[in-house]
Amino acid sequence: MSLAPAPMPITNGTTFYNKYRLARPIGRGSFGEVWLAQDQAVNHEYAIKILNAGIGIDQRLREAQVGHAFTHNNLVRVHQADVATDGKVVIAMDYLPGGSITTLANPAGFLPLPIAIRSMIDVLQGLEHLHLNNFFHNDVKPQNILRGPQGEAKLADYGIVGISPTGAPVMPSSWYVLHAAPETAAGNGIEARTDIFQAGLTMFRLLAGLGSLEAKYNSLGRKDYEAALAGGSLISRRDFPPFIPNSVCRAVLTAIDPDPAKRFQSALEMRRALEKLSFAGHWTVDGIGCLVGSDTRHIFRFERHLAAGPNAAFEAIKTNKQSGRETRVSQFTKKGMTNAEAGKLEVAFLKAVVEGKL
Ligand SMILES: Nc1ncnc2c1ncn2[C@@H]1O[C@H](COP(=O)(O)OP(=O)(O)OP(=O)(O)O)[C@@H](O)[C@H]1O
Repeated sequence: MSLAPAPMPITNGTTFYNKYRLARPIGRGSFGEVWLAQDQAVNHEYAIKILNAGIGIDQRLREAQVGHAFTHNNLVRVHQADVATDGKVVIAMDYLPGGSITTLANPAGFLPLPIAIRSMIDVLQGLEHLHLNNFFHNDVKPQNILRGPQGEAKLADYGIVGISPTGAPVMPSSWYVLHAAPETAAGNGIEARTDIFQAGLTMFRLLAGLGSLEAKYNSLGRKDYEAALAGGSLISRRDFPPFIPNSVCRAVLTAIDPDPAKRFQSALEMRRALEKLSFAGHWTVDGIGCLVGSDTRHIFRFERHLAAGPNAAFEAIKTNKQSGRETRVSQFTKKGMTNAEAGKLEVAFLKAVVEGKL
């Protein structure tokens, strides 16, 4: 007969520490699962992360210690942690009903430009606070950005944070291969500028599609993927949708420069650069896969008619949000063009909406 304690059942109604009663699962990561729980003592909802045995208790508790050490509006706060009788580590943290910002992606998998920029500015504020204390997050990615009650972004998941006594690079316990900076992949550890690199790749995914990097990884394989990141050739202007302004692409490409000395040198510097970016409009994709533009006053859409020879056409339409009145945008509506010319007109229209040039 085994004398090992019976594993705690992870199910509705299981109660930890005599007070956190599990209500329903809300997420799953590589090291465990996350549940919504009710603290029955003070009648408050918490997110409970249950980390399975497999990695050491100390390392799992470290995640809780980091999350407990800081109080910042852009960092998810850990309130309590303990080791259950069967060795599971159970962490109680702020519950964010909005979940991760990945839920804001449209059917094409990307987020509207203003939300992407705003979220990254928030994340960089959280990173500034961690870096100030010589903590390197090391797992900046869309799933780890949660939505606060006012729509603010909060960085979560301190499972592989690096702590440096002096601010010098440290070796992490592990890293997320898709977002590993070249120096990390080369075995030289993590530092503030590796978080900047990860923030750049995160922003790229928010703008170009959450699955965009994974697609590259799957087609290239790990070795060539890492070589392309190290050579600065993995992502270029062409990988961004055409309606993303050049200034935004430049900010991302600066953050992911293979040479740490050429990146933004701090979260503050990157945040300041993003704060200068402001645009009149943006594009998203509706439920049937069509691009839909928007600014404060209008909704924009277009139709492109492909045809052989010089018979292609492009029609741009705007609808006034208040009156519902629909009109053609005459400077972007044209017949009797080649398909290539119609394509160029489409890109010009997409950019004009974002830049407020209509
Ligand atoms: N405090 C929270 N409030 C609300 N939802 C949360 C909270 N923490 C995590 N979640 C949800 O649970 C999911 C899993 O989180 P978790 O940190 O375990 O894993 P992950 O970051 O997605 O993956 P990995 O552990 O592999 O890095 C998140 O993506 C999010 O949707």
